[in-house]
Amino acid sequence: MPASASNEMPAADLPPRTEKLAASIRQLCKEYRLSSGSVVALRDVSFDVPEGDFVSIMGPSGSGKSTLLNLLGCLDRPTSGGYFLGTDDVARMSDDQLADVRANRLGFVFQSFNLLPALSVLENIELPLHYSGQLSRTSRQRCERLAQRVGLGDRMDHRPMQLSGGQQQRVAIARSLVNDPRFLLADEPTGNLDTSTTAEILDLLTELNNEGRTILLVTHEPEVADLTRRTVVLRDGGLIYDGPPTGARAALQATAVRATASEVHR
Ligand SMILES: Nc1ncnc2c1ncn2[C@@H]1O[C@H](COP(=O)(O)OP(=O)(O)OP(=O)(O)O)[C@@H](O)[C@H]1O
Repeated sequence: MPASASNEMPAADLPPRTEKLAASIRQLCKEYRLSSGSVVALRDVSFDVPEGDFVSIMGPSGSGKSTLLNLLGCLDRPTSGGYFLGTDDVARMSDDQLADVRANRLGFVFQSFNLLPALSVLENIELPLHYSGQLSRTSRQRCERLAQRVGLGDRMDHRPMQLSGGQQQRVAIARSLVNDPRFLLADEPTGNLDTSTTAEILDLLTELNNEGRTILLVTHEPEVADLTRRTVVLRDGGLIYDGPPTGARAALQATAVRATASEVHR
């Protein structure tokens, strides 16, 4: 989308609150326009993420979780509504400003790790710095410390193929920290891992959260959500629950019952 498109955005209804928020999402809507019609993927979603929060996003397939994460990660623009990172109105930023936000203020962790197979652990961690032309002896030392931080100090020369899934995800987490972002976005970070490796990765994310980083992750697994501080549940693009993870189960069950009932009536 051209940078000028952001100027056509309807203004958000409310200014951000003055308390320290990592992010504030206000009446966010996303509509995908297709030649055959349009799909409303998010409708009027609003919630705040205080600095240091650890939020899980849940909901059935197609409920809008990836769409929301893409918007929060500045990978896409909302159709309407507001998204503030701190007090900055992201929805009104130019494409260059968004790229800067993605590179320096946000960290991304993906289900499929997204490592380059030909590069070593250390080179994978350094990759964002390589792209932004910031490689230096100091940055290499920082990346070595990050490899050690995620328990891979003795594997820095290994290729991803030589690592377990959990170790690959550790590399990806180290890479996400390379510019020291305060806000991490994770899309099903344990979706490809077994139970014990899932626990290790969640321990690592919890440590990062305890250091003060804000974390927002998408998950289908209630056991993963239980380790976060708060769960947001989406259904049909709308927010239907925002509260402790334990309460999210009832909201999800109601969603499942509703889906089953609509199957029966079909
Ligand atoms: N690029 C797109 N173009 C058109 N429709 C889209 C696009 N991306 C997503 N959608 C639609 O938007 C809705 C929400 O999709 P989204 O991928 O955000 O859901 P989700 O909750 O992440 O699903 P899942 O758990 O299966 O990954 C769905 O109806 C989907 O088909």
